[in-house]
Amino acid sequence: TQSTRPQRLLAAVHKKATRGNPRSVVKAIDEFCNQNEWAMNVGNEKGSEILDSVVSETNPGCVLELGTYCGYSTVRIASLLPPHAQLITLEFNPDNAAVARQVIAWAGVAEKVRLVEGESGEWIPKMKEQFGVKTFDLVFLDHWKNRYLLDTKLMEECGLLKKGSVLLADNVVCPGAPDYLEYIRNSPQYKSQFFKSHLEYTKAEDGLEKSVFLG
Ligand SMILES: Cc1ncnc2c1ncn2[C@@H]1O[C@H](/C=C/CNC(=O)c2cc(-c3ccc(F)cc3)cc(O)c2O)C[C@H]1O
Ligand SMILES: [Mg+2]
Repeated sequence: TQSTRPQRLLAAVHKKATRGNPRSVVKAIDEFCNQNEWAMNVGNEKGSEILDSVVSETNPGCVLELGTYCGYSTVRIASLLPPHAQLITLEFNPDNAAVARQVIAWAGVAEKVRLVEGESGEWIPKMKEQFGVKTFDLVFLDHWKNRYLLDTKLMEECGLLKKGSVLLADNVVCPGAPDYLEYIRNSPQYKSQFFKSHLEYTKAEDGLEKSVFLG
């Protein structure tokens, strides 16, 4: 039977990356996407210039990622976390989750990552009771773009954000998340900053929006 793109991406990781070396996993996926097949990973330009630097400067103890996909940004983030820090990542497509688990394991970051197979709307309200989360220091939004705003409001309602919590949203230009941007840039509860970049593996314009919750 035909393989899927995530399965072919995983095969490239097994073939090209060194087990236990997260940087080599990131490199193998970027090479696969540059040379073989485009895939919707945050990519190396946005990843190294924006995601990695926001993670490093935030030095988060507790991170939430919405939209694991194949685990590319999961591995980037996990490889930068301080010891004992935890990353919870939500993915509702079981085939994506299965690939992501193997990418995360191959990178050797599985002990820092809890991949939850399920829908953000269902699991955000369960974060405290199920995983003992108090608040998130950093949230990386990279799932369906029409869910960014809904899930941000849900995290506010569930008391999962505290003064200083950082929201980092991918693709606010392409494909775009207009309702999210309108809300977050006009809300007195957030201080937002746009980081201009390019759509992964292309020359098209894109960027990330970093928003600090003011409490
Ligand atoms: C609500 C919810 N809960 C849990 N997992 C969820 C979820 N919504 C999506 N997911 C999961 O996240 C992943 C979805 C990510 C959505 N990302 C995208 O649609 C996306 C699309 C593009 C793009 C840009 C230009 C083009 F011409 C074509 C595509 C680029 C990107 O970086 C993207 O993240 C996979 C899905 O199963
Ligand atoms: Mg994205």
